[in-house]
Amino acid sequence: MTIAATELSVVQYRSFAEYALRLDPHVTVLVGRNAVGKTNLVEALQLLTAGSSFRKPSSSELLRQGAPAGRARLLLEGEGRRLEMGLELAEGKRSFTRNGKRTTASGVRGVLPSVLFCPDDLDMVKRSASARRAALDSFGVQLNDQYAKLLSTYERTVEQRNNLLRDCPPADLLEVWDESLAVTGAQLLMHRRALLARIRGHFVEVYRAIAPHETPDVAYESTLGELGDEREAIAEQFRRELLARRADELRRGMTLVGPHRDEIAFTIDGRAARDFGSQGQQRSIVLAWKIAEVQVTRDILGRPPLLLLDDVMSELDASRREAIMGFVADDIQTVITTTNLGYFTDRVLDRARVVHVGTSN
Ligand SMILES: Nc1ncnc2c1ncn2[C@@H]1O[C@H](COP(=O)(O)OP(=O)(O)OP(=O)(O)O)[C@@H](O)[C@H]1O
Repeated sequence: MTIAATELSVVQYRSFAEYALRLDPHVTVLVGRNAVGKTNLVEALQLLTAGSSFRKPSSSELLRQGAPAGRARLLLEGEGRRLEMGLELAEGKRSFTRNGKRTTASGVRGVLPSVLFCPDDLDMVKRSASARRAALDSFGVQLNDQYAKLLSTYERTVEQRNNLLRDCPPADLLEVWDESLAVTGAQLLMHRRALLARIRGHFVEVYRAIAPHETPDVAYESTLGELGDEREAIAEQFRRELLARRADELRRGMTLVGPHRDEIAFTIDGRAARDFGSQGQQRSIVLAWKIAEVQVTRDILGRPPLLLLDDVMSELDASRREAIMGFVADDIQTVITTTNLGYFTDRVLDRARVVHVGTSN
């Protein structure tokens, strides 16, 4: 059996004093009224598979109010392996564990990546470019440790270079930072473009299955202009752009070009979805993107990720609900939260493990 999440347990975590949840290898539906803690459980699943969560919680937010210490643990089983990923919360700090040994976020992610789809994602198309970059990066980080390292080095370099720009630095010092920005940035761009190219094929196919008469696309638009194919050529382009903007950057005290300012642009029939897409089209884009993430995980790792659908059923119309449930095939382990089982067909409910959160499970 492919690796799957089998049991989540939490102690003094968020709204729970203690809670344990057995997960179905296929579909688990967490049903319960508002504020009963369903998203808290999804957040724990995401933290223990991706090493980070969409809510970007601090340790004190994760710890149950008033408790001195807490934890969350997730058992992963399959392919002859049994791994326990853990999150310990105490004294304002959090730390990850893997089979009881202390590790970092990178130690828990990657074994079973997760794809989360939640209401916050639904306006990804019309939000600022940083939301779309974050969508691509948070996915890439789970699939490739090198991507994670490059991203964090690049972000640190931008921050430090920005501090320097505000200090009227000597030209030779700035050149050192430009060089490291150009080299790391070019590597990051190679990773981003390769990942987006993988996503794009699936994205277009899934979107067209939802809306056969529309032609969607997604493209990477770099602030460096049209990018070359070679890493060194991109680094050279980056150096040139930095030089050209130096006066402007010194005046404004910030790095104005590079992957941290790039755009991931969606189009439908050649028109920018951000400006011209209807709300329904924008939602189809996000749905297709999420399903594409599942497919790309399968392409790269040879097995699907854990799919987390948090409260999206109520946000989607019947045809999009059908599209997503039709896609949740037998081999995709899925956890879905809802306040209302009426959104699911009998066919889905007959095969799912339904857990009533807020009552005994
Ligand atoms: N650190 C914490 N300590 C105690 N309670 C907390 C903590 N963090 C969050 N909560 C509580 O958890 C509840 C929210 O849980 P959650 O967002 O998981 O609900 P939900 O079941 O997903 O609801 P909805 O259906 O409305 O999305 C709130 O009542 C909030 O006060």
